[in-house]
Amino acid sequence: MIRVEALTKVYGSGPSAVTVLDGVDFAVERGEVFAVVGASGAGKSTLAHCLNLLERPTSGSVTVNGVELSRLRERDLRAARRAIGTVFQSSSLLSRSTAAENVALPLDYLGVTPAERDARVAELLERVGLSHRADHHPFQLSGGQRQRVGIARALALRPSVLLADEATSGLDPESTRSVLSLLRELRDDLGLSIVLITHEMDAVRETADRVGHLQAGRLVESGPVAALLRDPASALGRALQPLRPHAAPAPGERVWTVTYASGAVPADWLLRLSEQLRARVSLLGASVEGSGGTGTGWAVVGLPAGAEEVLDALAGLGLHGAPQARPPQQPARSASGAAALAGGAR
Ligand SMILES: Nc1ncnc2c1ncn2[C@@H]1O[C@H](COP(=O)(O)OP(=O)(O)OP(=O)(O)O)[C@@H](O)[C@H]1O
Repeated sequence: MIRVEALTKVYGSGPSAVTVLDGVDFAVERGEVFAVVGASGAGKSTLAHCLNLLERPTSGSVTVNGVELSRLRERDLRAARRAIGTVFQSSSLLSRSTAAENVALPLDYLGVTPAERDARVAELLERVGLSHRADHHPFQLSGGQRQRVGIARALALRPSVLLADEATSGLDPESTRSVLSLLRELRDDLGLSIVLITHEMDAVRETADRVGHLQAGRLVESGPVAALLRDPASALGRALQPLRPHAAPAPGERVWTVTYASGAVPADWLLRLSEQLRARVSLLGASVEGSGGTGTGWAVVGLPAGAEEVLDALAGLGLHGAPQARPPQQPARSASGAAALAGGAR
């Protein structure tokens, strides 16, 4: 398991000091995926670098299986760091080496015998479903396959923690699914503690057991994904709601994304909203889930452009609303999550 306590990172000193991580605490148990989400600049990359000690934290601790990495001297740190395997956004494979040679790299550094190394590489490539690609170079592999080779390489030294830093960013949906399903398998089969650093809400919903929201270097909200999704008061839960493509608005309408902000949203809120605004309200798309008499979810509605009192009317009904900035034809997938994280609490 990995435990992070009061982790703080300050760059520079004096008046130009920048506090990028500010007292971050979390723990990831064996066989658990913990996701860290946050808007651009929230401190995700810095956190990743502090976790595998590529950067020394200014204060606080990172403890893996009872060993406090942040206290070790450089020489001891190198060995202890093997407990954490890292997969980066672009798998950073050596372009002139084959998949097998890339996976073998950490083993070569460690000086294992060629026979041992070859056996381990074969086992790892099989684990990630790429035995048949062992002799291929990175340019002959898809983005998802390259990431899976990167994961095999990260596992070479049998780490107990896997740090996936934006490991699916830039991948197409199918490759993303294959990488995420591999991460779940590794969690379940090897009991890895996985830290998934991402800005992709779909990845979190599909893969993580728990999630934390990093905002300006602080973990402002965290909890089990399933519980957050069902908590109407949770800003992170609302940001995690899947937002699917919706119908186009009528001419003269402005598109609003509406999310449940309280457990007491009346079932006939559309009708009431229309009455309060004295205007037609178009329902363009919705996904609502009820549980124990309360609902959570989202709706996309078309409202007359220029309606001033929309926010107040929505708030009075226990809803949160935000006008959509993008053209309505564009798919709305994940946009609410990203916007919510950028804007903080919704
Ligand atoms: N070496 C540094 N010196 C000063 N400030 C830094 C340094 N490295 C990062 N920062 C600042 O720390 C903040 C967080 O950066 P970081 O790259 O960790 O964010 P992020 O959440 O990973 O963003 P993104 O999603 O855009 O990659 C930013 O404001 C950045 O400018």
